[in-house]
This record gives sequence, structure tokens and C-alpha cells, in this order.
Amino acid sequence: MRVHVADHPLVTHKLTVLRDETTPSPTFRALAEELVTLLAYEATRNVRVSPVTVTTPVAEAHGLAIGDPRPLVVPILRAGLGMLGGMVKLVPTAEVGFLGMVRNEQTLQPDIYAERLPDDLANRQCFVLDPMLATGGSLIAAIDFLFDRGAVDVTAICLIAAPEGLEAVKKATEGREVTIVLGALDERLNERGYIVPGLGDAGDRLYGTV
Ligand SMILES: O=P(O)(O)OC[C@H]1O[C@H](OP(=O)(O)OP(=O)(O)O)[C@H](O)[C@@H]1O
Ligand SMILES: O=c1cc[nH]c(=O)[nH]1
Ligand SMILES: [Mg+2]
Repeated sequence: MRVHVADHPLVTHKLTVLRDETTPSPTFRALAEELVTLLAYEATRNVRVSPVTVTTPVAEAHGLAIGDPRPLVVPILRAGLGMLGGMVKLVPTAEVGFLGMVRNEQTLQPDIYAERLPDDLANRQCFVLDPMLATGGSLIAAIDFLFDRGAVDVTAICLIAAPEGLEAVKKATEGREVTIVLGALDERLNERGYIVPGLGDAGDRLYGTV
């Protein structure tokens, strides 16, 4: 598993405002989109491309086009939806599929309650969006789901992760082509499975639920 933790003042600045409990939902939503755009730059480093030639007003230019089949972007509902706009801004030709997941706050086990993805993901590159990687249970379930459908590699973009969750994902995905791109790797999980210092419940903060 490849892990990349962004080390850039713009990312850290935006994350700092996102973490602040006084930041209201509209600002939180705007920042989540901006952050994913910055992280997507690294996450798409190995996106499949094919060579193309275009004609400029001066000469022929050899370049690249985002590959065929198109990458599949999968936001994990609810909170991952807050990252979708930023991702498709950067990769507008991507296909988008959805996975609805909720973590049982007593057992901390994830449950998949909705799915709208292509049946066959053979040979597809997938980009999973979820702001929080806490115990890792949700991301492991999402990655398993995509590989079971035939995906060949999965890159997850998360704004904040806990070391315990990152380790769990690493163990669970051994031997598979998995990349995790993070805005920050925080200190730990608390006794309720929340990331410390984290930002609280990302879904609630995005959508104003209290
Ligand atoms: O790593 P884990 O311990 O599995 O926790 C992380 C998950 O928890 C949050 O979703 P939540 O279940 O709160 O659903 P929501 O997006 O609808 O708020 C978050 O967006 C992740 O999907
Ligand atoms: O810190 C956490 C843990 C799980 N889900 C969240 O939204 N935040
Ligand atoms: Mg939530």
C-alpha cells in the first residue's frame, strides 16, 4: 500500500480552518471541495493515460489524454459527497458511482446501505472519496467491494486519518494495488472511535446536522 500525506502549507491552512468547531457548514463545504482538488493532484499521479497528438497553431504537439476506460470516482455517502465537486472539477471525464455507508456508532462496524456502481469494474481504476479514515472499517469495506467487482487499483483520498485506521487498511489490503492520499495523519482514535484531534463528525459538519 502506498501512502502519501500532503505536506503543503495550503493544505494545512485549509485543514486548520476545517477543524475549527466555529467554522460554519457553508465554509466547511467550500473547504472540503478545495482540499480534495489539492489532494487529487497527487492522487491522480498514476492515472491511466494514452498518447494523443493535437495540432497547435504552430505545429503538432504530442500529449496525453485521460485513459480508456475512464477512471471511476466513488464518494462514500454521506460525507464523501462533500468531496465530489472538487474531484470532478479536476477530472471532468471521470465516471461517478456511489456507495452509501454508515458506521454503527456502538459497534463501530460499517454497513453498506446503498450502492450505485457499474456491475463490472474489470480493469477500472477507482478513486474513493471519504474525508475521515478512523478505525478504517468503512474504507476496508469499500475497497473490498470494489475489488470484488473487478477493480484493479483503488486510490482513496481522505482529508484526515488516524494511525490505527491506516494500519488496519494496510493489513486488510495486503497484496492489492491500493494508494491512500491524506491531508493529515492525526494522533490517535479516542474511546468512541473518533479521530483526535480530527474535526468531529464530517457528515454532520458538512450538512449542518447536530
Ligand atoms: O473509519 P471508520 O471507523 O469506519 O469511520 C469513518 C467513517 O465514518 C464516517 O461516516 P459515517 O458513518 O459517520 O456516515 P455519514 O457520512 O453519513 O456521516 C466517515 O465519513 C467514514 O465513512
Ligand atoms: O472522527 C471521526 C470518526 C468517524 N467519522 C467522522 O466523521 N469523524
Ligand atoms: Mg457521520
